[in-house]
Amino acid sequence: MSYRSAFRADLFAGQTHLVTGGGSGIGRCCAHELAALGANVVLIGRNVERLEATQAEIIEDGGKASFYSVDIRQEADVRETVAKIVAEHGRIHGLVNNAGGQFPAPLMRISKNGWDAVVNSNLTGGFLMAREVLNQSMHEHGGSIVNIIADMWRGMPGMGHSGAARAGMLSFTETAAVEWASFGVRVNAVAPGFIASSGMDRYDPSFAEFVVPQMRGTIPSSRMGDEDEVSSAITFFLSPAASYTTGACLCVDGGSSLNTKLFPLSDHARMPEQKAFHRAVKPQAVLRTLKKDA
Ligand SMILES: CCCCCCC/C=C/C(=O)SCCNC(=O)CCNC(=O)[C@H](O)C(C)(C)COP(=O)(O)OP(=O)(O)OC[C@H]1O[C@@H](n2cnc3c(N)ncnc32)[C@H](O)[C@@H]1OP(=O)(O)O
Ligand SMILES: NC(=O)C1=CN([C@@H]2O[C@H](COP(=O)(O)OP(=O)(O)OC[C@H]3O[C@@H](n4cnc5c(N)ncnc54)[C@H](OP(=O)(O)O)[C@@H]3O)[C@@H](O)[C@H]2O)C=CC1
Repeated sequence: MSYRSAFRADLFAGQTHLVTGGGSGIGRCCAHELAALGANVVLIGRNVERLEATQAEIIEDGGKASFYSVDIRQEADVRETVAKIVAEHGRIHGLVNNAGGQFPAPLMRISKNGWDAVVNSNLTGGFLMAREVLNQSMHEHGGSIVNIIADMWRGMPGMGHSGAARAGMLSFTETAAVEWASFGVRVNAVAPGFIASSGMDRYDPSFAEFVVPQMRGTIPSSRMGDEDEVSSAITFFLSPAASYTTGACLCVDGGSSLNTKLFPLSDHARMPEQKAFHRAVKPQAVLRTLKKDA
């Protein structure tokens, strides 16, 4: 097996894990990792060539994989696909709700269809997958669901449709964690920051030219993340190492969601010394301002 996971090699032996968007990028990487850990991996996506290619890579590596070409926004197709998987594998242990995407656009230029396409991909599709997996398998045996969201904290300017959908997915994660805990089902989320995945190739090159220089000054780790750094967070949530963790969200973002706009990273070297700052703002003056505001 060529994928070198940080986890134990037989962690998921005999288990069945579904990865939506498993034909490319983060989903493909995760499918490789789960297969390397012994899982039967079921890939879900729309593009058959990509799914076939990932399946072939996994099998060549000695792993087990199958695929279904499905649009996760189509309720009847999702229901039917999950039924086929349960019929073939008997039980679903894990679901990675990773399929999704968006197009960069300011809110004022997003059409109703554009909004719906993105919200249905990143919120409704994930809900449909999770509900069917729960109703058709996990409610009987338990399991683990991991929803991939995004760095949408305090809004997602330039991708507002996706931000709204991902924030919804986080709320869905928390509700499902509570409602499904009694079935032995854990539901968690992973929020990637700026990841150098093959998915980035799907944007016009002008997007990278515009965004990458701006990103540099906002990621404390000073680099983009890699697909395997997201995959290992997903694997953690699927594994027994997270057996008492549900409704949680793990940010895999090099600290970008913590970055404060008050002191942008590039300005740290030029920050005024603390002493000078205190001299400039007298405590009495601060108190007066606070009282006035109250
Ligand atoms: C702001 C900086 C943040 C940086 C952090 C980066 C965070 C995220 C990174 C990633 O997610 S990486 C890559 C993930 N993969 C993708 O994003 C896939 C690329 N996108 C798509 O495949 C599609 O856009 C979609 C979102 C899946 C929609 O595809 P679908 O086939 O359902 O839609 P269409 O039928 O083509 O169109 C429906 C509707 O949407 C409008 N639309 C589609 N693309 C664009 C566009 N580029 N610009 C404007 N509008 C678009 C399309 O015109 C249709 O609307 P109407 O014309 O009918 O009104
Ligand atoms: N890379 C990054 O920086 C970040 C990525 N993310 C999110 O992580 C996830 C993986 O992204 P990444 O690997 O980078 O990008 P990719 O574009 O490579 O992955 C998205 C996958 O989702 C599948 N997909 C999209 N829509 C549907 C649908 N309606 N039904 C079924 N499958 C669908 C695509 O397959 P197909 O086209 O064949 O259907 C594709 O395999 C996405 O949700 C992405 O938005 C979040 C934050 C940052």
